[in-house]
Amino acid sequence: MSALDIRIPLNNGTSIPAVGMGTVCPEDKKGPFKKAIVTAIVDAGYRHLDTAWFYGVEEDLGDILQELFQEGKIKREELFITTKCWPSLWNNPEKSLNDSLKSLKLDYVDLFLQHWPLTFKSDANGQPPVPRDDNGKVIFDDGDFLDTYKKMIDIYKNTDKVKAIGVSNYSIGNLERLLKETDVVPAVNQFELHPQLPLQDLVDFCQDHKIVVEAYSAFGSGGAPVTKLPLVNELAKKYNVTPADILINYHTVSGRVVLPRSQNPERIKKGYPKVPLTKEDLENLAEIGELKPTRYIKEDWGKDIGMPYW
Ligand SMILES: NC(=O)C1=CN([C@@H]2O[C@H](COP(=O)(O)OP(=O)(O)OC[C@H]3O[C@@H](n4cnc5c(N)ncnc54)[C@H](O)[C@@H]3O)[C@@H](O)[C@H]2O)C=CC1
Ligand SMILES: O=C1O[C@H](CO)[C@@H](O)[C@@H]1O
Repeated sequence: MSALDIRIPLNNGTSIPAVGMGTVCPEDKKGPFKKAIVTAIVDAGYRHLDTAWFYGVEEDLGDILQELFQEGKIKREELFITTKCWPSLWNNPEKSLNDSLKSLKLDYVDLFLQHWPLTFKSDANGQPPVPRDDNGKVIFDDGDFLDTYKKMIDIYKNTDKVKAIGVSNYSIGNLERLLKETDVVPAVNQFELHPQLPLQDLVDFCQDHKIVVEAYSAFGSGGAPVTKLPLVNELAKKYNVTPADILINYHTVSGRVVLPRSQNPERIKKGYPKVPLTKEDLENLAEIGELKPTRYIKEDWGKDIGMPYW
């Protein structure tokens, strides 16, 4: 049994595959990108891709998907595709979405996220994506980050371009504001989550409000430091699986989505088996981060958004 087959219900009546392929692609990995995506969809059975306007891969992804559709390897409706509105286009999520759809060569995405609860002062094309002053400090705009989500609600209600909307990197405080001031509960909140950063209060808040939690950087991002933790390796031995399998199941057995990234076709092909982690295993894993919280994605623009342990 594969964790890739698990689906989680969303609050809009649809469902999302619990494991999605992350598509952040470092410059030196642009070569293997196509093979990685094709292997994920055709050989491993991934049905969920997590991408974003900011990643700079949507044009390539669109070409790859077109080829797979035309070859009859997969149908559009079998895939769940997420894209995101970057803060440099905070004032015009419609442009962000239209740019993404054009690059992806799609009529709709299954999920459209506000990437960060932030507003950057960029031009009408969202350039530069991260504006900085002469001292290297990010230049924020005067606007209210919630206006982006309000405009996304208009897109959701009045077009067929998105099946669901949601947020990313939202703290409890930001979610409380959103729930008070708008009438569409986000389908998901995507944030960094793994045994070194269990964020139980935020997870509970989301689950109490029927917001599906999506875990990013589940391996700790570049170099996969979380796969090297002693307990993760002990559990891998106990269940005769890999450390990465333990980290994927840490989320899926708890009803969360997880978005692993790999450019290695052999690893991708292997997929992730279901592992019957016990309540005690999960508690022991989370204890690592409760004792010593460690965040790996610490972008300077995110330090004031109210997320703990920045
Ligand atoms: N909403 C947001 O702000 C963010 C979203 N994301 C999403 O989450 C995805 C995943 O997060 P990332 O930070 O990219 O990285 P990640 O935590 O998935 O780790 C990637 C690293 O793990 C290694 N790896 C992959 N499979 C492995 C295995 N089986 N064993 C050992 N090492 C392995 C890779 O070589 C790479 O170095 C992104 O691609 C993106 O889609 C990531 C960061 C921020
Ligand atoms: O999604 C994202 O990916 C990059 C880094 O991996 C991060 O800045 C952004 O939120």
